[in-house]
Amino acid sequence: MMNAETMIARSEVAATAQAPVLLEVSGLQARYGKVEALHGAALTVRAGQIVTVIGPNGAGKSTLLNAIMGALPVNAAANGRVAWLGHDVASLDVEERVARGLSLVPEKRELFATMTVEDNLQLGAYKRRRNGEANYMDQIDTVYDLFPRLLERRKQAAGTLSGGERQMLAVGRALMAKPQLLMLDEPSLGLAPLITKEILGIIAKLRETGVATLLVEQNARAALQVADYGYVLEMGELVKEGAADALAADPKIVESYLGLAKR
Ligand SMILES: Nc1ncnc2c1ncn2[C@@H]1O[C@H](COP(=O)(O)OP(=O)(O)OP(=O)(O)O)[C@@H](O)[C@H]1O
Repeated sequence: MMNAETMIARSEVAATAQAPVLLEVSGLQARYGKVEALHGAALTVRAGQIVTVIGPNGAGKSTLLNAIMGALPVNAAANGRVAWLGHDVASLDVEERVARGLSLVPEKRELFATMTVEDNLQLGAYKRRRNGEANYMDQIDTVYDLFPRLLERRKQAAGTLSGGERQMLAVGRALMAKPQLLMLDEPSLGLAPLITKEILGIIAKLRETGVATLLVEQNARAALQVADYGYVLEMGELVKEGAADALAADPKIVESYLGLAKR
């Protein structure tokens, strides 16, 4: 029987299924020399959703995020399309996509180790500052509310943070650009299960503030727990999609991705 909490969660999913489309990707292809890393990937993220892409090592998950962000060229000749808020953004570079509301936290967190937490956060707002936005630091209170640990450590050098704190800082820095869609590449990588849970819990909180997330994860169990909708990527192809709770109950997904030790 459904309890009240489940019913609320389900009705929220139903509501987000009607929400406006933020990102629509279709026909994406990417290759590295002879390796075809993506063939024809297609996915949709709606406002207020957490969408996850799960899949094994080398499936093409990072490639997918990099292609969406503009760090890899999209093969337009093969009908590859990345539409953001209804507009094709294939001709825009990474910075222009950031300015339009897309933000990526790459797998390698790429912080400035000798700079303080706060200076790293400020760098996340660099583009807004350069564009002359007077209130370019307006997200810092939101970041500190979401990650009180970063507030406590704001004068500490980023290189001295723990792994979990570094991931928090990487996410916080991306939020300084005020994205509408946050893309996260393996936020659980190298982190203890409890810290992973904490970080994914914060992503769920972020949804309440209206920021959507596209979450790439090998930790399928944790990802499907927090997501509304999911896709399974295998060998460069999206082979399955569905509501996250339906995927988590799918025997094939359970066998391939959820069957063994709880992570
Ligand atoms: N710069 C590169 N040069 C050559 N091949 C690459 C490059 N980057 C990725 N690949 C190959 O493309 C395929 C997809 O890689 P990708 O990193 O996107 O997978 P992934 O699903 O993110 O894997 P992981 O979970 O291990 O990070 C792999 O076979 C990988 O070896």
